[in-house]
Amino acid sequence: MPGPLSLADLSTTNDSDFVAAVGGAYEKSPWVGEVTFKKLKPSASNPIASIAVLHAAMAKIVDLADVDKKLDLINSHPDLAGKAALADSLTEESKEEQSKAGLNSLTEDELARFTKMNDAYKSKFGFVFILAVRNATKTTILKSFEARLKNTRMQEFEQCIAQIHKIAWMRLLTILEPADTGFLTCHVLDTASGKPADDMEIVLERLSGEGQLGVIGSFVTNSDGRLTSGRALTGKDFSVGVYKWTFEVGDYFAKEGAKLAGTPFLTSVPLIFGIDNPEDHYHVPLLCSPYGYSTYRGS
Ligand SMILES: NC(=O)N[C@H]1NC(=O)NC1=O
Repeated sequence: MPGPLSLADLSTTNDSDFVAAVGGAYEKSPWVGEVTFKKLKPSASNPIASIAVLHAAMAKIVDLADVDKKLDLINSHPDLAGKAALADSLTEESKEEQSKAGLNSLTEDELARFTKMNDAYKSKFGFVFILAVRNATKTTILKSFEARLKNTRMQEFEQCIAQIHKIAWMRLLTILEPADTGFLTCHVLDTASGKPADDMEIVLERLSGEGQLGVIGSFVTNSDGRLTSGRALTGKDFSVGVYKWTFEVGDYFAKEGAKLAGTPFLTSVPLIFGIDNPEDHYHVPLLCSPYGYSTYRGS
């Protein structure tokens, strides 16, 4: 399989090569790619700046389409674990997504549940149930089926289009090299003493995604509670996937002379988080005391 295409190369292709490269982001609907090319008019002097820009342009074409066209787009998708999947006639993209969610290895009982759900959904709403399943599991899919069957037709129509945009985003991420703008930073605040946590050890691991798995960096916070290197990951190393920080808070609070139990309550704090947009800045901090902690997605 060829490697990911650069945005620079995509920007200098002609219309048919452009659609061949990225048109599949929207299932069996090359019109989305065709209109996007006409709108963006990419070229060497007018390059597509990021996957996010391309995705937003494609999503806008879909959002502005009329209801029938949107309905066709929804129904262009195969059922999850449906007839096309069983007959092995899925598009490559859909096959990969459905198999990542384990839908290609269902037991007879599980298959019967999926068939029942697909039928119930279609008879209530009159279109295919859509869920971006690349990072889902059988359990989360079935739970989502159950919950969404309670919605109105309008809510489901909108939900399906939203899911289709998510599917397209993840497909574009597998096809294209992201722009070099994303990076990961961290900051540790000691909320017991109201100051940055100086000299705390932190380890970063990649748990899934492209590139080396396991430990990818060890850091020590500076007097501002930040990493001396500033960025923990940047450029190509900052890729889609699941990551884990481990904060050695026990050692830090012991060093600080904090009042600790004989067996300290917090020793290490693991923080597992996902990177969905490798072109963005993810700031993933820790606020901690010897007895509690929290985090948030910053930027
Ligand atoms: N029905 C449905 O949601 N199908 C899709 N979902 C996904 O992630 N890939 C598909 O083909």
